[in-house]
Amino acid sequence: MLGAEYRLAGKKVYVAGHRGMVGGAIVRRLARENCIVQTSARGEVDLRNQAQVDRWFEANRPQAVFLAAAKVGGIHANNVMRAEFIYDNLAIALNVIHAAHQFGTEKLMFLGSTCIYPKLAHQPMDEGQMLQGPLEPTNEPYAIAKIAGIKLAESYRRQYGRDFISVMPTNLYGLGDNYHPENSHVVPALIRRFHEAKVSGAPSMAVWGSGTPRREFLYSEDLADACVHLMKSYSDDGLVNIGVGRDVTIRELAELIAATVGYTGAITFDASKPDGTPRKLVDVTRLTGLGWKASTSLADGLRQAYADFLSESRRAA
Ligand SMILES: NC(=O)C1=CN([C@@H]2O[C@H](COP(=O)(O)OP(=O)(O)OC[C@H]3O[C@@H](n4cnc5c(N)ncnc54)[C@H](OP(=O)(O)O)[C@@H]3O)[C@@H](O)[C@H]2O)C=CC1
Ligand SMILES: C[C@H]1O[C@H](OP(=O)(O)OP(=O)(O)OC[C@H]2O[C@@H](n3cnc4c(=O)[nH]c(N)nc43)[C@H](O)[C@@H]2O)[C@@H](O)[C@@H](O)C1=O
Repeated sequence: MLGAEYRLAGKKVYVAGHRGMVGGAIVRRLARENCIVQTSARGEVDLRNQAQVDRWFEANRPQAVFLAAAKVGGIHANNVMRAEFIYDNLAIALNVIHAAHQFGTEKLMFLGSTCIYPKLAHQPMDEGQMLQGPLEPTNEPYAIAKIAGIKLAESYRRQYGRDFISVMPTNLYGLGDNYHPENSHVVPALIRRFHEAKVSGAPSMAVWGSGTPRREFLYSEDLADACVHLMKSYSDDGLVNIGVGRDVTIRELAELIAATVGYTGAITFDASKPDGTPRKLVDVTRLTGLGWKASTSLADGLRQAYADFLSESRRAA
């Protein structure tokens, strides 16, 4: 539902997870909102620790909260660190949402993920498909924690009248992404591995899985813009998908990333690695109706992400 514009100007706005890809993009986007941005370093506030979270909220009393902090990773990380993914993400959602209620936060946005939808959901996936079928096994713990976060926000709205909303971003990539060789998502992983293959002159580079799954990719800076737009304009207990409305196969993505990086060797596929969900394209009808559309093409976004990877690598060298 389109709510009366929630004004961010002059407000104390807490971005939980500000050092991450999404949190960093939201902080950059908030520079245009004339608000007071608050952040907390993990060293001072471990969001899994309720007492630390309560102490921080009592001292800082944010009026608006973007909950972008989470334990996040790709298909391999989710599949092998199952206990960490469910524990950390349940704890973070529970502590931050409850503290926001206790200390009078006016508006909170919880960031979920499209892995909350059934493995074989009807495509494109509309918001009504949550809990309508079995989840994808490789990221089920993470998905359960995200669904719990959604239900927390919805329940605090229904019982206490809190203006807490939940958004479901599709697969993301962009500035400040996680380039860990095993634990990252597909886009940063392939940027890093095709770059390394180009530098080393490797004759071929193996992409995980069959190459046939389809994924939708939204650029991080676009996502941040969508989050700020919805924080100001959306107020209801239904989910809002955030996506671009079109997808590619992993094979097409790999070919695009190889071209972007300038890798000219052979691209092979490693069937010993999991494919995960066969397709995850979100229905963006509700988002479009709320007045927002993505603007960065995959080709342009990949060029910017690769440039960011190169500058990060130079800084780290
Ligand atoms: N990346 C993607 O493809 C997608 C992401 N999302 C969602 O977007 C949000 C952000 O994801 P993304 O930016 O990619 O993730 P990142 O891993 O880049 O950032 C996560 C942030 O959360 C912080 N964090 C994690 N655990 C704790 C903790 N215990 N205490 C304090 N801070 C903590 C991290 O802090 P530190 O840097 O100190 O570790 C980091 O700043 C998440 O909710 C994720 O589920 C949704 C769909 C797709
Ligand atoms: C956002 C979403 O992200 C995760 O779901 P996912 O989309 O399946 O994750 P992914 O990006 O890691 O993989 C997408 C596809 O890409 C293939 N693939 C090829 N080569 C590499 C590769 O080198 N690394 C990775 N990670 N994947 C590769 C991989 O085999 C798979 O078929 C959830 O865990 C969860 O975090 C979530 O909600």
